[in-house]
This record gives sequence, structure tokens and C-alpha cells, in this order.
Amino acid sequence: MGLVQTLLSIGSLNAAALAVAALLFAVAFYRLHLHPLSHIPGPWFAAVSSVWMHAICYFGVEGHVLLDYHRKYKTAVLRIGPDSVSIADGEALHQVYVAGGGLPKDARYSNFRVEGHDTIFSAVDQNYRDRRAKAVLPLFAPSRIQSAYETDGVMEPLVAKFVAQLQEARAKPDAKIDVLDLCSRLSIDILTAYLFGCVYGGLDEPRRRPQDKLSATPFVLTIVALSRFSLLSNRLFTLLFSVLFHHRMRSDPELAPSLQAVSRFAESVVDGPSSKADTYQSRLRDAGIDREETLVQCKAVMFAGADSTAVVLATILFHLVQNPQVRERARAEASTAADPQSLPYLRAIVREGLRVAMANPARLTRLVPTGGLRLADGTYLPAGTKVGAAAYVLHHDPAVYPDPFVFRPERWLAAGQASTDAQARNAFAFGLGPRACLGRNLANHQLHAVVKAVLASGVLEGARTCTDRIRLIEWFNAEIKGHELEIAW
Ligand code: HEM
Repeated sequence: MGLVQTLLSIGSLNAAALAVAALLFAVAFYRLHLHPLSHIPGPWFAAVSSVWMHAICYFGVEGHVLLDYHRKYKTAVLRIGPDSVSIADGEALHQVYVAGGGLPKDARYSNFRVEGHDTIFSAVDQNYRDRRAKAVLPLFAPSRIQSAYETDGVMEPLVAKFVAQLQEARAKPDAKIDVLDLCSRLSIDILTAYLFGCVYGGLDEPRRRPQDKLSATPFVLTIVALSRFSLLSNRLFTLLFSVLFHHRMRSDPELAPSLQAVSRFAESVVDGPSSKADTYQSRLRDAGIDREETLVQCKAVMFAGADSTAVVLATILFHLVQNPQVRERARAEASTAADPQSLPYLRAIVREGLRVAMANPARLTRLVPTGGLRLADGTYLPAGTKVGAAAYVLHHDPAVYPDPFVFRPERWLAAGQASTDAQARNAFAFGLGPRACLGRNLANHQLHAVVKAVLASGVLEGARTCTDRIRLIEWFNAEIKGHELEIAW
């Protein structure tokens, strides 16, 4: 009797296992051969399951793995998941990000909500985003940024302080500095001084030990690290977020003080005297945004702007240290009084820096709406497809940028030629279209002004980098491995 029962239960188990296997096989078969995306080339394991995509996102290798697969399959449109494609063609960017207001962001962006609130960046609902973005947009007009820099004295003293700190480091016995940390301090100070009328004080924070970083850094790194899970469904992400966040709070003793420092600063911005001037926070308040959400929007823009600009600026300084011939060529321009953005070689240095740094190297994902999308090359993407281009892939296309891993500002100088048109078309550091970076004019102004001031000072002469190259973790927001980039003299 016992034996019969055992055989029966083994039999029913086998039947259940067979049923599951048959179902999995049917799903895989459908996704590989019958799905509306089955005509798009790509690895079979990506077509049958999204596990692979989650894995490369988690391990921070999305950019270069996608680059390899676009090359392997010799295709500009690559299937990377059951319902996802990656595009590597600069000409397709317009259709995805610009035409008709661009395709909407997909649900993954909701995973970037802050403290339960959507931000300008995370909002999938265009009306929600537009109300807030329109309120603050005038602050990002080039003329306003220019006059804040030149006449109002908002940013120039911070840049001078930054250069002075490089010079002090050079004069010290160990003659060494972490330029990434220094750039983070400067970037958060410029952003807060300009947008909030109130300086965070990163450059003035004491460095008791050489390894001491900007107080906001653990806050920033936590958001950057959690973005590795951003492809998960909103529900799963929220669950995982609370577990991982609490784990990080326990394991990183610097995180709680960092969150407190950022929150205290945001409160002083929203409640203090600067909220009365024409600032980011006053504009949100005038648009009817309540205090609690304004606090979140201020923290979010500090994260979105300061870290990205710091990564790009530190990368440019790193390459300037490694390339004395570039410094030599730029020196004459840097010593003029002209507007930094009018100087051709300096502009080429910044463009090349934005190309190789890639603060956002991974795909900027969008959702194909009802009706589908036919790309210029004829490829049809049905409604519901998640489509995205990654700066890493576009910026390393050897047909557009020969020797793509080499820092070579000269490639941007042959203005008007077909080759530079293609280069400009593939330049994706700030994204494209109506949801492109809101702060790009501010970032560009800062990058040009700081690079000019550093070159004019001659402080990089005799410097060397402490690593041979920059190692990036290609999460949604890139992280430089070890969050450190030292130079020494
Ligand atoms: C070099 C520095 C920067 C880089 C490379 C950068 C990059 C980007 C990219 C790629 C996006 C588009 C993301 C997407 O489509 O998913 C973006 C969006 C955004 N960035 Fe930046 N950013 C930089 C600096 C800044 C600064 C300085 C600010 C603010 C002061 C800022 C604020 C924003 C905001 C608010 C958005 C969301 C725009 C929207 O969705 O409407 N960024 N940034």
C-alpha cells in the first residue's frame, strides 16, 4: 500500500513537473518564434526571459555587454528581453526621444521616486512633470546662468576656491588629492548656490582624514547603487528597497548622518530666507507644490545634478592630467578673457569629456504606445515594447568615433563635416528631446568655466593619475569604482 502511494505521488509530481516544463517550453517557443519582436536579432536567452537583462543591470555591465551584442549580431536594433530592445543607431534617436514629444518613460522610472513622491525626473505622467518643470525652467536659461556667473558673483568664487584647493593639495608634502571628491564638493556648491540661493558648503567641509568625503556622498551612492534594481516591477522594487535600505543603514555608519545633512540642508532651503528670492524652491511653491514635496524635489535635483556633473568634471580633469599635449594646446585659449563656451578647443575638450564620462551610461528606457512604432530602417516595434538607447553604446561606435576609447578632443574640431554631424547625432550624454536633462545648460556652463580656470592656473602641470584608467560601474547612474579618482604631483 505504502509503495503504491509512493508511486502515485511520484507519478503526480512527475506529471506536475512535466506540465510546468511544457508550459515553460510553450512560453519560450512563443517568445522565440511567434512574438511580434521575434524578427529582431539578439541572443535566444534574452528573448525567452528577462533574467539576463536584470543580471547585466545588477552587475553594472549593461553598457559594454550591449555594445558587444550589437556588434556580434551586426544590428542597430537588438532584442535584449522578451519585450525589450536596445537601439544603437543615432538616426533612430529622434523617433524615440524627440518626435511628437518623444515616447513616454516606462514604469521603471517610478522606481526612482523619492520618499514616495514622483520627481521631475521620475514622473511618467507628463502633466505632473510639466507643471513642475515649467515652473523651474526659466532658471536654466543660458543668459540667466551666464549673468549669475559673470555679474552676480554666484559661481566664480566657488570655482576660485576649487582651484585654490587643488593648489593647496599640490603644495602639501604628500601632494595628492581625490579629484572626484573635490568635484563633488564643487558641483553641489554651484548647484545649490545657483538654484537655491544658498550654498551647501561642500568645499568648506573639513577633511580631518584624507579619506573623508563630502557629507552628501553616502546619500548619493545609496541612490546610485539601488538603481541596479531599477528594472524590477514597482512592487518588487519597493519591497526590496526597504529591505536593502535598512541593511545599508545598518552596515554603513556614514549613511544616517549623510541623510540627515542633506535633509537639514533641504529644510533650510525651503524654510529659510532664500525661499523668498526667485529660486527653485520659491518657483515650485508659487506653482502650488506643497512644502513636503518641495523638499523632495530639492533633494532630487541635488542628486540628479551634482553627482552627474562631478563624474564628468573629474573625468575631464583625469584625462587632462594624462594628456599634456591637450593641456598645451588649450593653454592659449584658457588664458583669454573670452566666454569659455566660445572657445573652440575648450568646447571640444568638454564634448569629448561628456562622450567618455557618461554619467548615465545605460539605456534611457521608453514605452512604445498604442499603434506601435516603425523605425526609419523599417523595423516595427509593437505597442508595449520597452525601447532604449545607451550612451555607452552610442559613444563607442567606432564608425562614428574612431578609436572610441581614446580621449581625443580634436575629433570635434572638423566642424561642418559629415563625420562631425554623425558625432553630434550620437552624442547622448544629456539624453534627447523634451525629457532630456533639464540642467544641461548649468552643467555645460560649469564644465567650461571650471576647465578653463584649472587650465589657466597651470595647477595640473607635473601631475600624474594614480590609476591608469577610470573603471566605471555602468548602473543607471554611473559610479566610478571605489568612488575615488586620485591625482598626485
Ligand atoms: C554633466 C552633467 C549632467 C549629465 C550628464 C546629466 C544627464 C542627464 C540625462 C541623461 C538625463 C535624461 C534621463 C532620461 O531620459 O532618463 C537627465 C535628466 C535630468 N537632469 Fe541631468 N545631467 C547632468 C546635470 C544636471 C544638472 C546640473 C541638473 C540640475 C541642476 C540636472 C537635472 C536633471 C533633471 C531635473 C532631469 C529630468 C528631466 C525630465 O525628465 O524632464 N542634470 N540628466
